[in-house]
Amino acid sequence: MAESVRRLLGKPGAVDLRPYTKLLSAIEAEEDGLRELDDTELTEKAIELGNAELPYDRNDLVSLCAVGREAARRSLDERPFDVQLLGVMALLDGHVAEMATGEGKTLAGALAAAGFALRGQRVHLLSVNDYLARRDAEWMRPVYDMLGVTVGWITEDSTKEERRAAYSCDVTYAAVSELGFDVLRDRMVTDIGDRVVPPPNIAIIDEADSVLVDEARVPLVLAGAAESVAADVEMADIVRGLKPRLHFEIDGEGRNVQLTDAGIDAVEKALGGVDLYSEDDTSVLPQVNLALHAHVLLQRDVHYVVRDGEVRLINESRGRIALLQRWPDGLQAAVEAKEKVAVSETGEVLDSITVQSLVLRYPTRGGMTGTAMAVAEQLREFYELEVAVIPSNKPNVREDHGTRLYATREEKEDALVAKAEEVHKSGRPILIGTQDVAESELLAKRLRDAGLDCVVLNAKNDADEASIIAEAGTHGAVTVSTQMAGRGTDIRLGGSDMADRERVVETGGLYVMGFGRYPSSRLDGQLRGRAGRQGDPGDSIFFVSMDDDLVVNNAPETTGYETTAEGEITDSGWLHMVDHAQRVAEGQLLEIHRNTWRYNQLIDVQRDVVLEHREMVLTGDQGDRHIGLDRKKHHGALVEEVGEEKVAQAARLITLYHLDRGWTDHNAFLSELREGIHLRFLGRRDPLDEFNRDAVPVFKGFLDDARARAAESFEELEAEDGELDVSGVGVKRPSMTWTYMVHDHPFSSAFETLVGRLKGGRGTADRD
Ligand SMILES: Nc1ncnc2c1ncn2[C@@H]1O[C@H](COP(=O)(O)OP(=O)(O)OP(=O)(O)O)[C@@H](O)[C@H]1O
Repeated sequence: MAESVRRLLGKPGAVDLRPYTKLLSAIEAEEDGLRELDDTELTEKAIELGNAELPYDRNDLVSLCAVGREAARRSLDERPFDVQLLGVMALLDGHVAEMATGEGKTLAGALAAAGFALRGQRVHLLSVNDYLARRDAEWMRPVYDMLGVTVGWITEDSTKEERRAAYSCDVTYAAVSELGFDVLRDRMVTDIGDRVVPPPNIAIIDEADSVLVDEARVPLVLAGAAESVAADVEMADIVRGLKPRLHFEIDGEGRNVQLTDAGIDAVEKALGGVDLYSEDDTSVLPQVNLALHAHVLLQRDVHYVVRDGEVRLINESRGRIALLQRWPDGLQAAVEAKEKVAVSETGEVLDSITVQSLVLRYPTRGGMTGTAMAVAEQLREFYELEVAVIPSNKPNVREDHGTRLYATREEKEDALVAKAEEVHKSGRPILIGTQDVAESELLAKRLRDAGLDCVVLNAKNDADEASIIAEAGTHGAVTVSTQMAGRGTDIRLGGSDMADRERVVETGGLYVMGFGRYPSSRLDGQLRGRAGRQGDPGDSIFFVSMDDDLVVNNAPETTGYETTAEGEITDSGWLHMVDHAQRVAEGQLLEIHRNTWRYNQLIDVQRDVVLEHREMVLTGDQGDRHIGLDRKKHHGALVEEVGEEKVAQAARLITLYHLDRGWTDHNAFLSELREGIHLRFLGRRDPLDEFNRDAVPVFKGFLDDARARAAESFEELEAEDGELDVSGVGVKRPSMTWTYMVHDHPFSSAFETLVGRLKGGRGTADRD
C-alpha cells in the first residue's frame, strides 16, 4: 500500500481517520461564508451549535470546525491546518490525538474544549505544570471569547476564591497536580460551601503519555498537621528519677503504670510543691502520667527506635498497631522529651490519590501528545482510550541517525563532545538531552572545557525554562537539558522571533543529541521531535555506552565485544542489544504500572465507600439521624438546651471527623501493609492476594467503627452557654494542611518517603 494512502487511513491499531478526513472539504466550503460575518455574528453562530446534545452530527461537526477555524484565524491570526482539525475531531470523540511537536496541539485542544463547552459540558484542560496551564489559557482566551466560551486557569498561587471562579468557567486549565490537590481538599470539607471543584465531566490531557503513563502511579498527597504538643522536658527529667515499686507500680500485664503515694509526694516536691490532685489545676496530672507512661512502659528498641534524631515506632504486629504511625500527640511528645530529641512536626497523610485515579473520575477523557502510539496498549488497558495518529502538516525531513555505541562512558562523552564541536563550527544550534540534572552539569563542564559555551536547563522555574528552550534554535546555541516532556515550548529556528531563521536553516537546522537512550523509546522520540518541527531541517543522534544504567540493568550480555580505537562498538548485534535493553526496561515499567494499579483499585473501592457515606452525612441535613445519634437520650437533652440545628451540626462535625480520622488511619495501614507485602512476595505467594486478604477484612468494620466512635464522642458532648463545643470531645481538624507529589515505587518504602518529606517540610503550606 502506498505510504500516502496509509497515512490517510491512520496507523494500524490506531483510530481510523477516514470519517474525519472526509469532512475536510465541507469544512473548507463553509469558510468564505463565515468570513462575511462580523465578530458578533460569528459568536452567535458558535452559540447556536450548543442547541443540541453530544455527540456532534456530521453537519454540526463541520460547522464547529469551520467556526473554530475562523475564530482562530481572526483572533490569533492562525488559520488551523487540516491536520489540526483532524485532531479536534479525534479529541471530540474522546481519543488521544498523536500530533508531532510544533504541530499546534494547544490550538487543537482549545477548539475541542470549546466544542464540548458549547454543548454544555464542563472541560478541564490538564497541563503538566502551572506555567503551561496559565500560558495556554491566556494564549487561547481570544479564541474562546470569540466562540462565546468562558475560560479560567489556576496555579499553585491561586486563592480559594480564584479557584472557585476558574472552575466555574466553561473551560478550566490546571496542572494535574493542582487539580488533584483541590479534589483531595474538597474531600475533607465539613461544609458543602467550601468545595471548589465541580463534579468531573470532560478531561483533555496535554502531554497525555507523560501524565497517563509516566506519572500515572504518582500519588498526590494531602497531609495535615495536628496541633503540636510541646514536649515537657522537665517532666521527663522528674520521672526519670523515680524508682520502680517505691514511686510507681506497673500492673501485671505491663499495660498501666501508677504513682504510689511516695511517688506522688516525690513529684509534687520536684514540681515545687504543687498539688497534683488540685481541682484548680487539672493539667499537671495528665502530663505526669504521660511522662511516666513514656518512661516506664515504652522501651527503646522494643517499642520504638531513635533514628536520625527521630522517634520511630516499631510495629509489634503488622495489621493492628500499624494503624498508628505515631502515638497520640501527647504521648509522642513525652517519648521525644524522654529521648531528648526535637519535637517532631505532627504531620500525617490525610489522603492521597494517584494521577490515574484522578483522571479516571472523568466520564469522558481525551488527550494530545507527540508520542502516544508506543503506549497505545496501556492507554487502552488503563483508560479505555484509543490513539488517533494525526499526520504532520508538512512532511518530516529530519534525519534520525543510528545510535552510536561505546564501551565506556568516557569514550561516549568524548565522542559526543567531538561531534558537538564539529556541528557547532557552522553555527548550527545543538540541543543535548541527558538523563538527569547531575549528568547535565558534568557534560556542560566538558563542553565548556572544549570551548563550547552552553546553557544548562535545570532551573526549577518552568517559566525560565520555557524562555531558555525558546531560544535553543538560535544560531550557535548549545543547550543541555534533561527530559523534554512537558517543556511545552517549541524551538523555532533562528530564535523565538525567527529573525535569523534563514541562516539557521542553511546550517541544517537544530541538531539533537541524546547522551544515552532513555528507559523508553517514547522519551527518545520526544527528544528527537524537538528537531524537524513543521517541516524544518534537523538531525538527531544518540550516544550510548555499555556503562549506561539502561544497558547495565537490562542487557542480557555486556561483555565480549570488539571496539575501534575510539572505543566504538559497531557490530549490529550489540546495537540491537541496546534496543533490547530498552524494551526490557519498558516492560518493567509496564509491570510496575500494572501492579500499582491493581493495588490502587482496591484502595479506590474502599475510598469510594467512605466518600459516599461522607457525602450523605455532609449533604443530608440529618447527619444525626443518619447515624442514629437522635435515638440517644442525650440527643433530646441537648436539643432542649441548644436547639435542633446546633445539635445536628455538631453531630455532623463529629461524624465527619471520625470518618476522616478512620480513613487517614486506614490509609496508613494500607501503605504499611503494601510495604510489608514484598517480604511475603519473596515467599512466592501472590502479593496482591496477600494484600487483599488483609486489606479486605480490616475494612469490613470501618463504617461501624466510625459510627461507634461518633456515638461515643456524641455522648460526651456537653452544652455550655447555649453552645456545643465539639473540640471538647476531641474533634479537631488539622490546624494546617499541605500537599505534595510522591514519586512512588510499589515495592519501595512509600511511607518512609512520605514521612521523610513531611519532616523535611518539602510540602507547601496551603493558604486557605
Ligand atoms: N494553524 C497555525 N498556523 C500558524 N501557526 C500555528 C498554527 N497552529 C499553531 N501554530 C504555532 O505553532 C507553534 C507550536 O504550537 P504548539 O506549542 O501548540 O505546538 P505543540 O504541538 O503543542 O508542540 P509541543 O510538542 O512543543 O508542545 C506555536 O508557535 C503556534 O503559534
